[in-house]
Amino acid sequence: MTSTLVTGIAELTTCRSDVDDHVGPDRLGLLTDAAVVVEDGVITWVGAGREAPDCDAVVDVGGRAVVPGFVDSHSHLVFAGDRSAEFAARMTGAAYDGGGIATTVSATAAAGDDELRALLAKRLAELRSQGTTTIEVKGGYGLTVEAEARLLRLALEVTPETTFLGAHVVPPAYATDRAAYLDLVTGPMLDACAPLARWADVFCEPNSAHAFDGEESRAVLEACAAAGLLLRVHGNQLGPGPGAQLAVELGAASVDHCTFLSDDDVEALAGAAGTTSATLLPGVEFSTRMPWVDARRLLDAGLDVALASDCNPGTCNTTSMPFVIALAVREMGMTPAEALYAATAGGAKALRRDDIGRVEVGRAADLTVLDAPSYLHLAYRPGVPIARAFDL
Ligand SMILES: N=CN[C@@H](CCC(=O)O)C(=O)O
Ligand SMILES: [Zn+2]
Repeated sequence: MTSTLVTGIAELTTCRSDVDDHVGPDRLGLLTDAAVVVEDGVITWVGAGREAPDCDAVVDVGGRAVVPGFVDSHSHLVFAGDRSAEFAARMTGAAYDGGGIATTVSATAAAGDDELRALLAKRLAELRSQGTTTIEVKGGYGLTVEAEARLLRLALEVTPETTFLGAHVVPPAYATDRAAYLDLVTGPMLDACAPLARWADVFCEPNSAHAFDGEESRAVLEACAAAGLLLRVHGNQLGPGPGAQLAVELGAASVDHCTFLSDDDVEALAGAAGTTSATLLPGVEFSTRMPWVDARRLLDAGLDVALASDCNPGTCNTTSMPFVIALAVREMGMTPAEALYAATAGGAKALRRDDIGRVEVGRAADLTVLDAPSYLHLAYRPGVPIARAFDL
């Protein structure tokens, strides 16, 4: 077994798991002048550089900061086509209602497997070059049995965190018979997709004619859970709705977006801390001109908060977690420490993964190096490509 010493770390963010400090300064578990030992992709030692053991190989990062690789727990990475005109229209006042998803469904259907693979590979290289080491990938741009299974097969080639999202929107052909589409999703589509997915998700949004109301969402989620899938929910994105409380009731790992949460929703999510995270997607607010989420309110109430990109062609076409962190700090009231924690350990929790998201002995050696002396630069130098996943 070859051991590699990563040394010269000016500041190491560990996100140590032994600190039960929800919003305080200790949460990041910062070490200065630190080193990490990696063997076979696993962290075997963390500590002060001067105390580091001898190793077979040495990598000196030259006084840079190192953080846990970002865990991006929400993306729609398998798609073809372009909706930049829809984005431009929103910047001059048009509202987002999910109707544009049909455009991406058509463009994706027209793309062959190799074309989708190439698009996926390009996006993966892009996100890794910005520090992301784990990505969740949803289907949802197929909406037929074969097409949803195809998207999940392609997603599974690049990540174990795949999510069945047949209930993304009701396809136009089923607009007058929504029940028939729900039968398809909870029947043959689920049968074909369950072996290809770890998770199931639904766009629970009574404020959109294209998405699913509370009862429809419940039917989908219950069928998926019965098929052995773990649950996550798109909820409370376009207005108040039942998504957050449904996620809590059904023990989902996360409700994502959370743009419009009532006090009751926040209370329910606070009571579900440890089980159901609130995943915030500030890039969506940026690209849709929806109101910024008050993350301070959620953190102070004791919620488990994660940050993710939601990379998709409609509401947020970015793979950049540093951009997401910068927005969360500037516009959502998170401290730089809280935002980094939410983008690493918070994302891992939202994916129910205890092997990633922190720099601790026994965890995967998913490290991200910053071309900067401190993690503070993630928000302090927005738009500057300082983060990259470390190849060890
Ligand atoms: N809201 C639902 N799904 C995506 C957007 C999909 C699209 O518009 O293409 C989201 O998370 O925002
Ligand atoms: Zn999404």
